[in-house]
Amino acid sequence: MICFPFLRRKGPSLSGHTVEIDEEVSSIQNTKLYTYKELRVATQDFNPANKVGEGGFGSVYKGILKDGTVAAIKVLSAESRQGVKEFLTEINVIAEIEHENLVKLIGCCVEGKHRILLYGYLENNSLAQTLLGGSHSSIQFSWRARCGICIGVAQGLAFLHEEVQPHIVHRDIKASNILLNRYLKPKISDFGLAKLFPTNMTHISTRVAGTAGYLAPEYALRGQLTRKADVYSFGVLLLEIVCGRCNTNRRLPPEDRYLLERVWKLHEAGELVTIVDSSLNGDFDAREATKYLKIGLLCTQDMPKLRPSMSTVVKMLTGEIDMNEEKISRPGLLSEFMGVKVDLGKTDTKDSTYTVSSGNADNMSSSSGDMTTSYATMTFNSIYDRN
Ligand SMILES: Nc1ncnc2c1ncn2[C@@H]1O[C@H](COP(=O)(O)OP(=O)(O)OP(=O)(O)O)[C@@H](O)[C@H]1O
Repeated sequence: MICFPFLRRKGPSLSGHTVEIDEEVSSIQNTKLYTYKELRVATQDFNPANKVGEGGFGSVYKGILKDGTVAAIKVLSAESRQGVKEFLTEINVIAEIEHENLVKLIGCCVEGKHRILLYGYLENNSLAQTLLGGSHSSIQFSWRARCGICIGVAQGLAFLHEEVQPHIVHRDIKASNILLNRYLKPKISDFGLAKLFPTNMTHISTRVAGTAGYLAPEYALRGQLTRKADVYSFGVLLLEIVCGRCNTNRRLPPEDRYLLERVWKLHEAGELVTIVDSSLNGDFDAREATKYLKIGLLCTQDMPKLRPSMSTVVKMLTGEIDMNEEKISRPGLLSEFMGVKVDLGKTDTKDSTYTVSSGNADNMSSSSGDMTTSYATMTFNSIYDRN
């Protein structure tokens, strides 16, 4: 079991937000600090040729460190104040945990305005850019590779949910946050939204932040965050991996647009196997693929307590326990709720993010790139875990 201290949270400061954050930055002790100069050398002065990606909060470069380690170097854009908070969360959450299915934090750079995170470099990009990225990728995802990816992500989440103390809810499980190494082993990344979760609390009421299509309804609508919100997101991801398509594709006819709805209808019709990715050309184990789709449906059930824990999901995926007998109830579909502003975004390949306002005067929205997230003050509710 791994334990680490809470991210310190401070009350409002008269001298303002930035001072508060600077104090916290200067307290970073649990990870290796790099100088800006070292990173300029590693990336050939942040040469655009070494840029490997762009996220909501800045650019990611490939760099070679002095000791030969290849790193992904994530540079937070200077304007992004919320990004600095997430930078601190990320360091506090992952600096002291290590698991083969989580990205490894190598260190960070905090110098003047610069806020930079360094991770182990992963050669095969994210699932969003490869498996779900259309014709842009040359990687062929065999059925076995897909099973390995589903099991690896489930193991990483089970570790965060059940082995780390306090538990960690990732809050943003999605295809673009699953990176792949050269052997297609998956690594969960992006802990900027993660919440540390005291063991005696059932849920945290929090401002909703996450990505459209992956958000559990109870979290999106009421801000109730439990580990089961991650289980829901994992279920959506699992369906995407088996079906080889994004959870939302507005180019498709209305009845096909929303993957979870489609899978549920096919389940009711007893025709689940027909939605398995056609690019596999039938080269898959039909019984196993049907089982995986059913596990995806179990994870996305409307009632959080009916969703399995991630360690149970791992056992079902690996065949250690049987799930055929389980009764699957209908999925929680956010689109069915009235009065909730659901913006499914501009494009199909880049996920967009829900803005769900609770009417709290405390709420403020912040935009970065094409991402809009709603934030609220975190409050804890002491109710014992029934989930
Ligand atoms: N450890 C890494 N190894 C290799 N490439 C990486 C690594 N981390 C990130 N990248 C690349 O950089 C891109 C941007 O990553 P980042 O985590 O900043 O944003 P994102 O998760 O894609 O988007 P957002 O932060 O807006 O949700 C990734 O899609 C990937 O292509």
